[in-house]
Amino acid sequence: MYRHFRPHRAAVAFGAFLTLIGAASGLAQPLAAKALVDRLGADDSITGILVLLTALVILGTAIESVGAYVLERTAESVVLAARRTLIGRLLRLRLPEVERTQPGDLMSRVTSDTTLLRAVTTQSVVSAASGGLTFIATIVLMALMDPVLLCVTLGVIVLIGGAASLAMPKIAQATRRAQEAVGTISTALERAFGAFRTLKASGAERRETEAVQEAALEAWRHGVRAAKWQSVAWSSVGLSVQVSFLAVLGIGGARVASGAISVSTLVAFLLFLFYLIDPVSRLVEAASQYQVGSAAIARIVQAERLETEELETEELETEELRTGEFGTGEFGREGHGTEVADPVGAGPASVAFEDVTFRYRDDLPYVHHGVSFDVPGPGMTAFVGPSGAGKTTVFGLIERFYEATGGRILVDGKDVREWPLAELRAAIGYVEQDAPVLAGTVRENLLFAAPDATDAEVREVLVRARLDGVVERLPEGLETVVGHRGSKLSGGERQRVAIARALLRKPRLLLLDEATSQLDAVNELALRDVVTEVSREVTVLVVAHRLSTVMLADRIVVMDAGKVRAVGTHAELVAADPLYGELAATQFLTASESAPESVSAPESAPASA
Ligand SMILES: Nc1ncnc2c1ncn2[C@@H]1O[C@H](COP(=O)(O)OP(=O)(O)OP(=O)(O)O)[C@@H](O)[C@H]1O
Repeated sequence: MYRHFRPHRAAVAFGAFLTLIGAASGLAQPLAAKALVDRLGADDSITGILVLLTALVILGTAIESVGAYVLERTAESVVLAARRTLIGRLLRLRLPEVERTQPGDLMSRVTSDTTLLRAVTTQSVVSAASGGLTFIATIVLMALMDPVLLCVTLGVIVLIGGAASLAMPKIAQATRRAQEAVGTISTALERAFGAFRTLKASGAERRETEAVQEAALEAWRHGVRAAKWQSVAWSSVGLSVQVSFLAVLGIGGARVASGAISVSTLVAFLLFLFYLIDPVSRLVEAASQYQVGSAAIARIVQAERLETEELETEELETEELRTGEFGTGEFGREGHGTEVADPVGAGPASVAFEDVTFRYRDDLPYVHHGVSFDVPGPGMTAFVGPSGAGKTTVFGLIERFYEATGGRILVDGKDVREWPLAELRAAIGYVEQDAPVLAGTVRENLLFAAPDATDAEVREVLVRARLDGVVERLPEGLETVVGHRGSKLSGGERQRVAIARALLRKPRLLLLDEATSQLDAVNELALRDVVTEVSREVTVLVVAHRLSTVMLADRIVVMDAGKVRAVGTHAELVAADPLYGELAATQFLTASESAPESVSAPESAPASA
């Protein structure tokens, strides 16, 4: 826990000091007021003392408010630093880590858990400091009065306080559970909004609402439980003072009777006992706030421990970040992320798999059982095979989203593990099967992978991806907002935006996971032309679902059950590979029928081999 506060300890100490000074100056006010009244009685001039009293009030208030400001500001800085560290790590997490966790829960750690650090930094520290000081002062005075009675008092406080301290871990536990439930709320909402149309079409609003509300109820339950334990801790303060009072009254009375102490000492001691309520309450408050904070910290640290990728760019954990002493404006513009170095090589990249084995997790079966192929650049290579054969996995391994379990993957003859990750990815353009489009404008989507592209380059790529007409028709052209996940665009438009985005990156290797959904014939033809054009200069790998695409390929890699079973051209494979013949005759058939003008080669007729 201390790690998160260490950079701010001086500011916290300063803020706490100012707050205490401010509070102490309040104590001087009654004395000044007394002097004022005395002078009034003595008919002396009161101007000087009046000025002094006013100055004292203003100064005390000013110091106290500066102290409060310093503490609140520091608390915000602690929250900001924790958020920045988390955000900096979350977007660099390794893909398997993200697949293992719930993104909604991770988000709630950034948004909700971090806010709990605020209370620990302010209330907890001030309460501990002021409570601690007053406690010590009162104890010293009590010791001067009668050490025996002090021992009695402390004995009772320690006994009851010790019992109450058992509540502390319960507070931490309940807070952690409540925060976990908050994470579940985020996860459930993220799931619902992620498939909003499906949610509505499935009539699942009520069920999903109930699920989210159940999570909210769970958060309430644990919040209430935390409150219950907090009140147990609080009531121990009153109880221990009351019991001490009775004990002191009994034992003190006996001591008065035996002449060990005077009655006035006993009375003064009892008064001090009541003075103890405030500092002890503060200490208990500090301890329970600490529990709340430690629960949040545990969740934050858990997220911080997830494995991230090394993008070999500017480290986010700078001094500035750790202290959180900065304006927020510069975040995101400082060149971290993947928008780095130009690719090392030039021209089309070559790709080779050498006996690659891979499984997504240790407890899952192998997806690749020794995949080997060699793709020199440029040109188009189509990967075909039954669903689940491991085609998309090939792309995930080239991009190093996952590490191969065995064998080697070479790009430009160099093992991908030896490539600086950012450089490797800078050389690749990747169009996913569902062509994700992000919320924002069309321009933002295009520039997502190439933020420095010029307007001329954007225009050129729009023409290449046959998007220029679409953009012209959009109400605000490139500045048109496309909605959550590009929901305001058609499927075909989204796909072309995704291709344009990948092309704008000027890749040396284009990975294209063809959509399984049908595009209309015109769009499909347009896209095919784009890809053919690109493949003259760039190495293009396509996971192909349409015969029309396969027909254009210079090379076809047939995959089945995690292995490459054949490589060749369409004509060669139709003759030599029964599975390919079958795929060509069945799976590709519908697609080729939907775009009959697509293929002009004689072998375009559905292969009957
Ligand atoms: N992230 C993942 N975690 C665990 N298993 C996965 C993951 N992605 C894919 N798989 C599994 O790996 C196998 C191969 O998947 P892959 O997506 O590579 O197949 P594919 O040949 O591209 O299929 P399709 O043509 O249907 O897209 C499948 O059995 C799939 O269930």
